[in-house]
Amino acid sequence: MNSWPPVETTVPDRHPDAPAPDTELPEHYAHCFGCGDSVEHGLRLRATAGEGMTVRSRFTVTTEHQGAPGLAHGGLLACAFDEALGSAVGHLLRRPAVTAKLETDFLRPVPVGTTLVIDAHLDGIAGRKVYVSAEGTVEGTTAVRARALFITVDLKHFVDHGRPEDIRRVAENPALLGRSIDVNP
Ligand SMILES: CCCCCCCCCCCC(=O)SCCNC(=O)CCNC(=O)[C@H](O)C(C)(C)COP(=O)(O)OP(=O)(O)OC[C@H]1O[C@@H](n2cnc3c(N)ncnc32)[C@H](O)[C@@H]1OP(=O)(O)O
Repeated sequence: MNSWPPVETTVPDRHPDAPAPDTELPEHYAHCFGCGDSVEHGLRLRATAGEGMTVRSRFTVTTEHQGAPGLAHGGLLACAFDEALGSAVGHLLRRPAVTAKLETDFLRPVPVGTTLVIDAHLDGIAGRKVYVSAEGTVEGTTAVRARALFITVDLKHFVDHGRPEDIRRVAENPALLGRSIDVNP
């Protein structure tokens, strides 16, 4: 396995306004496929802030998430990790960031009806680059591991690239965003 993080990094402190350990974290956007309650067959990840630079997420696999009969689709598992890793970056650093690279190792199948517990850890930062990794267990057995590079961005990134009607809807109803993030931390 290649060394991780792949470049020299520093380990940041938790943002002073990061949620305290054991705090249940709100959905970050009502229409997010990973965590939003408004998405009927979304993943509906639930997350809790952990100690240090960690966040624990839980994803319960339903019949809508199948790839093979009775088993979670690998792409949706990767999506769950994207969300869980992004939640760690967003809540612990309180800065907007997007996924630039995500790699997943699928070690065991994840059956419908089980809950994948995803423990994400912020490993280090180098400039705008944020390196995070996570392990997912089902009933105590490791099923999936993932590593990702997130890049911090200005809020302008979302305004410039998002569909205007969706941006407008959020501007009219900020409650669609679960929790604000610092624009100039
Ligand atoms: C409370 C709230 C909770 C919030 C909770 C939120 C949870 C959200 C979870 C879901 C998150 C998502 O899915 S986000 C959606 C999926 N991702 C995206 O749409 C991103 C699409 N890509 C882009 O927009 C762009 O490529 C960027 C922003 C990532 C980078 O573009 P840029 O800003 O021009 O920066 P750029 O110079 O290219 O890259 C910066 C540095 O990163 C490196 N870099 C960039 N991409 C890569 C890469 N794939 N692999 C290696 N390295 C890379 C570059 O070499 C450079 O290194 P150096 O020269 O500095 O050394």
